[in-house]
Parts: sequence; C-alpha cells; structure tokens
Amino acid sequence: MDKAFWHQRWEEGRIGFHQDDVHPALPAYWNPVPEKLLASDDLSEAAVKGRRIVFVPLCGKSNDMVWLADQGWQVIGVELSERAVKDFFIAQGLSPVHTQVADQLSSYQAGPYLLYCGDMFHLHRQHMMAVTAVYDRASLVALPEAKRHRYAFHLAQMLSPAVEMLLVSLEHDKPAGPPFSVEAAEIEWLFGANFEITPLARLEEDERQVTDVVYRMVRKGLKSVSDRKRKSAGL
Ligand SMILES: C[S@@+](CC[C@H](N)C(=O)[O-])C[C@H]1O[C@@H](n2cnc3c(N)ncnc32)[C@H](O)[C@@H]1O
Repeated sequence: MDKAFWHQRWEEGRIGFHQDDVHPALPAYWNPVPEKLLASDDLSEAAVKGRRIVFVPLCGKSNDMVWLADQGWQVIGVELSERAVKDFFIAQGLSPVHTQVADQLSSYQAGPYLLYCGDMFHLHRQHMMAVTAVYDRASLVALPEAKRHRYAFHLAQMLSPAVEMLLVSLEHDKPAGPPFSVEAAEIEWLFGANFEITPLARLEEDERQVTDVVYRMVRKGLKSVSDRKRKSAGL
C-alpha cells in the first residue's frame, strides 16, 4: 500500500472504512488516566481537563475525533490525504489555519483539532510532546505486515512512556487487505515488549464478516499505578 493507493481511494470516494457513527468502543471504554496524573495526586476536574490530549494516527475524517473533542480532549491527528483533512474541517464548520511544518508535512488547526497532513512516519517526538493518550481505530489494519512493525516501533519511540492506548483492530478470514486481519498474537508481538495489553471486547461480526476487537494498552510497569489512580478517581 503506497501513498498513491490511499490518495486514489480518497479521490474516488472509496472510503468504506469511514463510519458516520461513533465507534462503540469509545463510549464503552475510553477512560485513560492522563499521563501526568500518574505522577501526581491532583485528580481535581481542572487538573484532569488541562491534560487531555489524544493522538489519533491515520485519522481519515473520523467522527470519533468529534466524540473525543466533545469529551474535552484536544485532538492531534495525522492523515496522508489532504482531501480527508479538508473534508473533516468542512464537516465541522471550521476554517483551519494551514501551516507548512516540514518539507512534506503540514498542519491544519482549528478549535480542538490539530491535524497533520502527511506521512505518519514523518512525525517525530516533538509533535507528540503533550500527548497523553492514543486512540487507534483501523490504522494498524491499514498497513501491510512489514509496515505494521515499523508503525509499532515508531509509535513507541514518539510517545512518552506513560501514554495509554485504546486500539481497535479487525479480524477476518480473507487472505488480503486492507483492512488486514491483525490478531491478538500479532498485537502482543508488536507491542508486548513495551505495553501491558488487555483485550476488552469483541464486537459482533459485521456484514463483511469482519470482527472489531478492542484492546487497552498501558506501558509495562505503569499498569498497577494506572489502575490505582483510575479507581481513586472513579474513572
Ligand atoms: C482504514 S483508514 C482508517 C481511518 C480512520 N482511522 C477511521 O477510523 O476512519 C486508514 C487511513 O490511513 C491513511 N494513511 C495510510 N497510510 C498513512 C500514513 N503512512 N500516514 C498517514 N496516514 C496514512 C489513509 O489515507 C486512510 O485514511
């Protein structure tokens, strides 16, 4: 899957992956403990609110970003297709400020959204400094196997150690993709060295015989701290 493949799909409107509805995993399972709170006892509403920045890799024009923003999160996304990014802001009735960030990377910013337009692999740690959580729906499954390794490594490199992740992967029996079928064993292999991975739910198979599987991922060594903070904050 090269970049031309995705640009073409967006230009031709072949975006069957795009969902009008918010993914059910979000209302059911989205409750990461913002990173800096792990090292702090300040769990007041103001403290929690000030530290909510979520990274949405390979974001398309997903309405899940709107749901996250409605919950008080600042959203940082990255998407190859400028068409997708522009359509997202049009749908929100927002006029973003466009900035050329690097040779092949620009950003569009308005309201609670900062969407980078370019290749995810052109992002660096400096773009992720304030990120406290990650929401990945259908990014991993958009990439062929070799790139999935690069993706997992790149994410782990960019993100600060205490970031929590909610991952929605897909499983199916077809030999080809995208979407590729990425199962629990591969997720463990890709992320298990760095993350404690908890399977949360398997959704019902859809009409294409594809099953969504939801995981929570917390950096190793931080899980018990996170669970304790989550409990005491009533999250
Ligand atoms: C399967 S779609 C998922 C989109 C979105 N997460 C959603 O839930 O609707 C994958 C998206 O990743 C984008 N994409 C593919 N490779 C990328 C890359 N290397 N960097 C940034 N975006 C990429 C595609 O243009 C496409 O919009």
